[in-house]
Amino acid sequence: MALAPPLCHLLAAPPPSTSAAADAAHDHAGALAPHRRASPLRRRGRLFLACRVPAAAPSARGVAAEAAAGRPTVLVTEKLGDAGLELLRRFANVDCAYELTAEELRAKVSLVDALVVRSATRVTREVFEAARGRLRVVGRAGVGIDNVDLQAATEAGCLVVNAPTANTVAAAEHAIALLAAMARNVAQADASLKAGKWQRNKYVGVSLVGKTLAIMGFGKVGSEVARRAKGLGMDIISHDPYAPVDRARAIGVDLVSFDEAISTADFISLHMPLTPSTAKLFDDETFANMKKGVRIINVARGGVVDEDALLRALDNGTVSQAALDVFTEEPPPKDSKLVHHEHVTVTPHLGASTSEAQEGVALEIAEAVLGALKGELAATAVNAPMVPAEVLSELSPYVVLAEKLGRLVVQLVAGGSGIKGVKIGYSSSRDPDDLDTRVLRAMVTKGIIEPISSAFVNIVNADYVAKQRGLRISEERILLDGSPEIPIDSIQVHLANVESKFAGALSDEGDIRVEGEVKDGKPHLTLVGPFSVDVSLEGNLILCRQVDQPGIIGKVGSILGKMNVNVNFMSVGRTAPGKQAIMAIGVDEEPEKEALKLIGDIPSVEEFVFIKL
Ligand SMILES: NC(=O)C1=CN([C@@H]2O[C@H](COP(=O)(O)OP(=O)(O)OC[C@H]3O[C@@H](n4cnc5c(N)ncnc54)[C@H](O)[C@@H]3O)[C@@H](O)[C@H]2O)C=CC1
Ligand SMILES: O=C(O)C(=O)COP(=O)(O)O
Repeated sequence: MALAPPLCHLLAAPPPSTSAAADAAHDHAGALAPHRRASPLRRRGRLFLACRVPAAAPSARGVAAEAAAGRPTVLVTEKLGDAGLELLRRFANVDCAYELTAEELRAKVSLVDALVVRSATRVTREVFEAARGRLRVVGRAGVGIDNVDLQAATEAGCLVVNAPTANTVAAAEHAIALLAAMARNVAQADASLKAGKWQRNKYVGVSLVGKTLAIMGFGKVGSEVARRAKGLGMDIISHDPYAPVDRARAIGVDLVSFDEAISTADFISLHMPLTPSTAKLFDDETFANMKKGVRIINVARGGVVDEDALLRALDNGTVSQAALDVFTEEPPPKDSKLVHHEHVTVTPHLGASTSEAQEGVALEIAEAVLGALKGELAATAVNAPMVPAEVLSELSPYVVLAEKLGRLVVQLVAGGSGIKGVKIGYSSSRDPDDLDTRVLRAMVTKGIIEPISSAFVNIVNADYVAKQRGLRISEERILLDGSPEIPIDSIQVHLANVESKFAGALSDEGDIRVEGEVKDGKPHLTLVGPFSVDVSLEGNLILCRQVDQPGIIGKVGSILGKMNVNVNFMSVGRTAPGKQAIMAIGVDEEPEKEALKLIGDIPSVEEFVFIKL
């Protein structure tokens, strides 16, 4: 899927790390690619979020073009299916470095554009800091992203994508395998027989048919477990505060309260994510409220269970058996009492480990990472809005306009007057519900912040960076009577309560105000303060306010001509003949100071400003 050219402007990557330390480290990087100061993907300042990539080949086509000139580098820190690795290798330099220490990971991460992990790699704030702005994407080849510091990723403007669907069935099948193995003591009986014993009476199990299974977390895995357990003749209830009742009912599952689920179930299977609100959700109090002799399966995350409390519940008989695939600390300590408990069946986080799931997950993440590096929106983005491809493609010229208006308006602010409130207006004939402006808001933010700071802004971190800088950004829709086919007629950007270095840009309310439109696919400036103009927003711009009279255009034009500055566009807007007028002049080159001074010296010119777009 080739990226529409204007979208290349959407989400600029930060400037490449060119520090001597980074270069030196790179020289010693072994498997890593020879250092390029900026891979083409980064040099062009591409956006890195786009839509779902439908298939491997299309997703990578655009990357292929990039690859001809230079390739991004991807670090893979855990075993990934071959198909995914092959796909990555077609378009990127791939460094597979498993079992890195935290220190080794920090050392490598500043040398790569993307990082692919599974559940064992802890992608902490320190990792993002060590990346020094180069890392653009973290791909989690699986579902749970509790090992990635999402807040730190967002602050760093680093996209996090996961592969949320390809291992669902594997995890559900593993939960069923553990359920049945636990109920029939398969693991214990196997170990006993291999130790030379024949203990038929000791390993009498319990039947599943007719028993109540409570599924805690009715998401992708939980619902697949429910389907399978129904086939085993179990009665299924589920607790999930966010699951749609209809979806549960459709497969014959009742959604019940937490207390009802834990107090009535014979078996409890955990399928919720580890979040601050689910951490140690299963503690002493929860176990005390369970039906005596309950059996528990955990294929979700060890951290949702207070493992000491579980041990106590096993010892006092509240919980008669547990089957655990996941642990708070992985691997668990060798002398873990839980792991060695005779009523506990354990596996080393194997839920997603089938060859089918691993191939699927690897392909899913390789496509998402390559697509993101190439500048597409990721349908599986975890820390960024998901904007469908068709919406993005339609909005792409407005994306450029939004950033240019941001860049323009901030350069009209007088030095020293802090910007606080930004109002963005969208004039459109479209129903506001059919107009997704998140990308445009991010681009106005980028345009305003980047020229005045060292921050780089993209769709991942725009709202965060704005908030950090105390910038209040509000949006307003102006509904027009027109054809909804054109998404936006014009975009206005207002800065309130600031002084302007160009008084002509002040609206009647005293705000700095600019407005632009897309014409023939190109961004145009159409309003400055109260003055209508029409100048293409490309290259550089000179805004000049003067008393409307003949000859000024010629004078300014000849000064620029003498200084070899090519004028690509010129437009004059005035309030009334003979009154104030604004001249907007698009210039290819930045005029020398002398030329600007000569323009300022023209007697009827009252003020002027030079703007880099
Ligand atoms: N052991 C393994 O190898 C694997 C583990 N997993 C883990 O399984 C879990 C579920 O994965 P998916 O089903 O794909 O995720 P999902 O996002 O589709 O489902 C999670 C469900 O949990 C629900 N939930 C959130 N908070 C809850 C709470 N306090 N109480 C009850 N429900 C709550 C959500 O509403 C959602 O429906 C995750 O923790 C994931 O990391 C997934 C795949 C493999
Ligand atoms: O996808 C998940 O959430 C898993 O827990 C699977 O983890 P893994 O990729 O096997 O380390």
